[in-house]
Amino acid sequence: MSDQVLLSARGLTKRFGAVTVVDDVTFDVARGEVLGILGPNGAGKTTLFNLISGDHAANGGELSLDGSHLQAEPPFKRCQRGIGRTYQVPQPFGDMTAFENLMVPAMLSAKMKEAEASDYCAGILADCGLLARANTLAGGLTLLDRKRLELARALAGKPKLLLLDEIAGGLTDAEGAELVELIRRLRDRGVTIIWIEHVLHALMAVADRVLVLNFGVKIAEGTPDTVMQDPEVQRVYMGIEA
Ligand SMILES: Nc1ncnc2c1ncn2[C@@H]1O[C@H](COP(=O)(O)OP(=O)(O)OP(=O)(O)O)[C@@H](O)[C@H]1O
Repeated sequence: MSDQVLLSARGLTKRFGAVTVVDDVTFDVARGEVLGILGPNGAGKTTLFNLISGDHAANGGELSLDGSHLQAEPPFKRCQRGIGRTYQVPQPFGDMTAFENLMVPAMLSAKMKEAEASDYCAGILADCGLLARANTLAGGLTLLDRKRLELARALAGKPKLLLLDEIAGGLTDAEGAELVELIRRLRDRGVTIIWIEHVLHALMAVADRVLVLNFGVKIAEGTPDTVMQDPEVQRVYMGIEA
């Protein structure tokens, strides 16, 4: 495998009962790349993330990170190997402060000592626009701040591969532009990103490549321009008939 490849997925398959929701999906993610994932509701995008993070076990296929297999690793091991993710519904520890929420992955996943973790987490809170909320209990944050905290928590584990699941929804244009800038900065620092997003203009502003799923099947993969001009993508995702 090329040294350029960070994550490799081969024939990934997930079934729920008789329904195949991720169907023989193969793709690579290069180091330092932002790969966008598009597809209609129910296409299998979040399930694909669950297979990568280990929240769900695959029924078939192979996954490797940095050239070594992931399938047998439980989710916490995958975090320690450098996979961080956000969830569509933010899942903070509600009775801990925003800062404490970050200290957990910084110390447990990224294995930082307390003093280093503390500095690192303060930097992330600043990057994510949450420094003023550092001592607020996560359960008392607004929805927008909970979404920011979800991203900050994923970053606190120092991921080399960051999985972002629809983090731009509900943001104002200015907040969306800030988010795109933050994602660019993360990529410039060497974080590889896979981003599921329905807010197309945000995704297209930063994605190097895009992969499109429909009914669990990969129907297109390529540069944003190429993919958006693909007649099948236009039909499936945008309802445009040729
Ligand atoms: N735990 C589960 N048990 C049974 N079916 C599931 C489970 N999780 C997801 N599904 C089904 O798998 C299909 C794919 O769901 P998934 O959430 O991956 O789609 P998605 O592309 O992320 O959709 P959205 O854009 O709406 O978030 C859907 O039909 C969903 O109902």
